Amino acid sequence: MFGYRTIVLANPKDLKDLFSPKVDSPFLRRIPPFKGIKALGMESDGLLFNNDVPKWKNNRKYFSQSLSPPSFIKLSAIYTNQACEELVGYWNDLKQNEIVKLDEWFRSFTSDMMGLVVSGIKENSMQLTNDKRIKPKYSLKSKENEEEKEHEITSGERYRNLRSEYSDALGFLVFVPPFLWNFPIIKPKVEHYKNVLKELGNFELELIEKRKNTMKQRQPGINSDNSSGKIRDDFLTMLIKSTENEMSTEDADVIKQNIREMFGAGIATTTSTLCAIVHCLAKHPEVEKRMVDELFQVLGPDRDVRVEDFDQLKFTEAIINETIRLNPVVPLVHRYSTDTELEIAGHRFPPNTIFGINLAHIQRNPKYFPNPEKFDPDRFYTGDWKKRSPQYAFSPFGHGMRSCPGKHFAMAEIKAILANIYRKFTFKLAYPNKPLPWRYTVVNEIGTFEVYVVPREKSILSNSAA
Ligand code: HEM
Repeated sequence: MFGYRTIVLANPKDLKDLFSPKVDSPFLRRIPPFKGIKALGMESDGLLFNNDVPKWKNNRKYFSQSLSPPSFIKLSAIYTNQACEELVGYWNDLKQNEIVKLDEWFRSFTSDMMGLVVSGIKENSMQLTNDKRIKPKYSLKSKENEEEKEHEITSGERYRNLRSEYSDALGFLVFVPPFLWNFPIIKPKVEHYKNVLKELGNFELELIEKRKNTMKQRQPGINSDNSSGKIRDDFLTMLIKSTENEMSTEDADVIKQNIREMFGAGIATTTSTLCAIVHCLAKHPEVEKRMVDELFQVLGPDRDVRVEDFDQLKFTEAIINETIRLNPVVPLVHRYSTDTELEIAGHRFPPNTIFGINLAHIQRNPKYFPNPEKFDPDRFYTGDWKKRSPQYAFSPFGHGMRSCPGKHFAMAEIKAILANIYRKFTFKLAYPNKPLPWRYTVVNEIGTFEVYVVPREKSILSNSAA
C-alpha cells in the first residue's frame, strides 16, 4: 500500500486483536501518516485517516452521538422519503425504453439526501441530473454555453461542487507522491486544490456560525424544515450540541471535518451498494418478487417508510447483506500498529506495520459461505447465520473501535430507498451480459451502470401478458 509493506490477512481467526473493541487496543490507527492526508487536514481531524488517537476518540464520540438520537433517526427517514418523492417524480417522466445511468441518479440522490440530513442545504443534484438528461450540453463546470449563463448557481450547488472537488483532491493528494507536487504540470493542480480547501472551509464556517445563531434564537424540538420557530434537527445541529461546552477554538474544525466525512464516507458507499443490489435483483427476479411482496405486506402500496418498519423488512435486509457479502465497497480494511513489536497469526511483526484485512476474500470463502459465488439471500434470512459462521467471517462494516459508525444509518437508508423505489419501479439491465463496472479509488466504486427504469404496473402487465 502506497509503497509500504502490507501484511494481508484472510483468516477470521487471526483478526481478534486487529478488530479488538478495547479503547487501549494497539490497532486504533488505520494508515501511516501521509503528507497528502495532512494537506487535506485529515491527519488529526475527522475519523477516516485520523492518526492522532486522543483526537480521533473525541471526534468519534461526537460523530456517533450525532448519528444516534431517536429524533435524528426519525428525521432521516423523513428526509429519505422526501428525496425519494423527488426521484420518483423524475423517473415517472422518463421515456419508454430510455437508457438511464443509474450510478449518476443514485449518486445525485444520495448527495441530495445527505444535504438534507446534514444541514438542510438543497443541493439540486437530482434536478441537475434530470436537466442533463433533457439538455445534454448542460454542465455547470464549463461556462461557455449560453444556457448556463442564465442559470445562477445556488449556494447549495456551489457547496456540492466544492465537495466534489474536495473528493478529487483526496484521491489526487493521497495517491500522487508529495515529491511530485512541485513539478510544473502538477503544481497548478495542487495550488487549485489548496484554494478549494480554503473556499470549502470558509463556506462551512459560515454554515456553522449561521446555525449557531439560529440555535440561540429558536426553541429546541423536532423539526424537519426551517419554516417553524424550532431548530432543524439534523447532523449539524447534533454536532454543535455535542461539541458545545467541551471544545473551544477547535470545535469548528471538528464539525467541519465530521460533516465532510459524513458526505465523503456516505455517498460513494451507498451509491455503489444500491447499484449492486439493483444488478443482483435484475439477475434474480424470483428474489426481487419476494422482496416486493414483503414491501407491500409491511408498507402497502403508497405509505411512507417509518422507523418502526425497518425491523420488519427482514428479507430486504437479507438481500442487502448478501449483496455486500459479494460486493463489499471496502474490500480491504486497514490497521496500522503502534511502535511496539506484536504477534499476529503466529508471527512477530515489527512496530508500525500495516495490516490489510481482505474482507472480499473472506466473504467468498466456501468454508464460511457454501457455494460462495451464488447470490442467495436466504443465507442471511433462514436460521441464525451468525451461529453458522465464525466471528469476523462477515464484516462489511469492519469491526472494533474503528468500525463504520454509519452502519445503522446506511442500512436504514438503503432499506428506505429500496422500499420507496421498488414499490413503484423495477429495473432491466441495458446490457445483461456486462459485469458490474467496479473501479477502485479510496473505496470500490461503481462506474457507468445503465438500466431501463420500468414502472411496476407496466412490468406486472407485461409479465402476465407473457
Ligand atoms: C453500504 C454502506 C457502507 C459501507 C459498506 C461502509 C463500510 C465501512 C468500512 C468497512 C469501514 C472501515 C471499518 C474498519 O476499519 O473496521 C468504514 C468506516 C467509516 N465509515 Fe462506513 N460504510 C458505509 C456507509 C457509511 C455511511 C453512510 C457513513 C456516514 C454516515 C459512513 C461513515 C464512515 C466513517 C466516518 C468511517 C471511519 C470510522 C473511523 O475511522 O473511526 N459509512 N465504513
